[in-house]
Amino acid sequence: MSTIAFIGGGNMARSLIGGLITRGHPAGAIRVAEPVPTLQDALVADFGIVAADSNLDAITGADVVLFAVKPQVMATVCLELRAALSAGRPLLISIAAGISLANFEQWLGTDLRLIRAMPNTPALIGAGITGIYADPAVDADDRALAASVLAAVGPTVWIEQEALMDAVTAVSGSGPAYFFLLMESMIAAGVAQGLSEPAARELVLNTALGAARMAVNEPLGPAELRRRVTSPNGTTQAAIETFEAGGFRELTARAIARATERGRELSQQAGG
Ligand SMILES: NC(=O)C1=CN([C@@H]2O[C@H](COP(=O)(O)OP(=O)(O)OC[C@H]3O[C@@H](n4cnc5c(N)ncnc54)[C@H](O)[C@@H]3O)[C@@H](O)[C@H]2O)C=CC1
Ligand SMILES: O=C(O)[C@@H]1CCC=N1
Repeated sequence: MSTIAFIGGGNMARSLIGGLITRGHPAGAIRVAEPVPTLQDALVADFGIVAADSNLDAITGADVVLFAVKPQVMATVCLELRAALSAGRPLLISIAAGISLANFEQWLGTDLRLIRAMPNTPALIGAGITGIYADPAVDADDRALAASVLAAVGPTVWIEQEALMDAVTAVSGSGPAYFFLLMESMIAAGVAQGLSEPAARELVLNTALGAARMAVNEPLGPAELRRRVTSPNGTTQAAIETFEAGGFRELTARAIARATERGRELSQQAGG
């Protein structure tokens, strides 16, 4: 079984580690280097994985190095590990938003075994979705290894062009937050109509759950499901017309375009 070294033990690392352990990856073959002692200790206590004393300690002899730090600290982390990574040549997986293969080549040199992946926070409950991109030079064994690590937290989707990883980030990486925002807004609106907060919350959250479960199982797609809820001149039509008149689709497109652009900015600010 591959030894996986996590650089950074924050929210996404915890989600991925939890998924790997649930899938039966041996705890002794997962290491984490996390500078916040409480976070590192909690990962060790919860999953029985191995705490590394430093990033260098974590990667020494590892088969896979998974970068789970913020985009803004990636350059520092890579430069610190450059010599050791070029000696060991482990498979590198980055889940950082925006950070490109060109960024990594600038910090680590060329001829990398590098995969970019974009999971999302539902990974924490095994309900994530991950977009994965591999440079054409990455071989089939490395692709399969990366996909098997990420499949621990949900399905994976291969993306053919690196530039599209920013769109993946904007749609599914950030996407849970958009649905949470809609839930927040609907709960508040229900309360404004006189429902108690607990009642509004229960109604909204279970509606979201039911709608998502129907949508993933419906080959006809969400538009048809929406039509089936919408009785002519009924309540749903009244709400949908209000959403449409307010520019809901255009606003969604603008928000996702802005998130995509932000991914590109992160890459440029990181220096590549
Ligand atoms: N939060 C999300 O929904 C998603 C985040 N991502 C990406 O995952 C990465 C991590 O994000 P989160 O887990 O949300 O952030 P986080 O802040 O929870 O975790 C990052 C961890 O890195 C640690 N760290 C900081 N400097 C370090 C260093 N020099 N060496 C080792 N560890 C260091 C921090 O102490 C922190 O615990 C980011 O690059 C983000 O773009 C990707 C998909 C979804
Ligand atoms: O907001 C962010 O930058 C990260 C990437 C996707 C979700 N969270």
